[in-house]
Amino acid sequence: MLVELRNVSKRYAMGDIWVDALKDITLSLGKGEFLAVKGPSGSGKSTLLNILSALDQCDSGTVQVGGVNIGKLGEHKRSKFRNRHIGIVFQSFNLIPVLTALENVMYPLTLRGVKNAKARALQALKDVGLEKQAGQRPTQLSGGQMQRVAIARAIVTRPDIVLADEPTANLDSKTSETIMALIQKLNREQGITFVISTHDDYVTSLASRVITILDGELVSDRLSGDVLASGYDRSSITSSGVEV
Ligand SMILES: Nc1ncnc2c1ncn2[C@@H]1O[C@H](COP(=O)(O)OP(=O)(O)OP(=O)(O)O)[C@@H](O)[C@H]1O
Repeated sequence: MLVELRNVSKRYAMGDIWVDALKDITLSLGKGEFLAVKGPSGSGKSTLLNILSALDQCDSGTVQVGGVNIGKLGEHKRSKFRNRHIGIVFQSFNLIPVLTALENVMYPLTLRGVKNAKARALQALKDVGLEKQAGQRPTQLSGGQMQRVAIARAIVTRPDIVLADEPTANLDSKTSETIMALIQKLNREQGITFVISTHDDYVTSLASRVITILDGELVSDRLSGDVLASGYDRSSITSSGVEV
């Protein structure tokens, strides 16, 4: 399994009160899955993604990504792990305004000292259909184009997994559909593993698997029909409340 969460819990202090953001989550994820994480506002979706991306640490339980126990890593190793293994797509794109689209995509490779960074970044821009916009700065791009650059930046390092926290929240519905079609294509054609948190039923309709979180608890875990039809290994689902 690419990702293994065992009995993961996370609490936050809100003044005198403790909020259980995640309660005893057990979840496995295989390579090549396209997982949507659904749930109302405040249910714990971002907390789950932050823990998976090693941006945050759980209070109890274990989190393994690619066989590495990321909960045990110190700050420096966690950030190195993120750069090597995780691609992140943000709701607000988070592009560097003074850099061109190409330079934004090259950035994580430059951090690693990769030699053929430019060629790889150009290929990633091509993969998202933006090779013609390589020289443009984020202010010269539409919201959908900015998110495509952000996706190119997330995949250019060939990460084990791409995590996207509500990637379509700041886009109109037509642009959201284009972005989701692109994510689905990258998942199907390049086998890139995606985990996407969302409120949007359209996003969940494209995912191969949907989990629902309610008040920090995993309340449902289901596979989409066509994935079941293609003989997907159901034994990868180990969470409670399985609803296939
Ligand atoms: N840094 C923090 N400090 C205190 N409480 C937090 C923090 N981050 C999250 N929480 C709380 O943890 C719970 C889960 O929050 P989380 O952001 O994971 O939910 P979410 O499902 O992603 O919500 P949304 O859909 O609105 O983004 C909420 O009650 C939230 O207020």
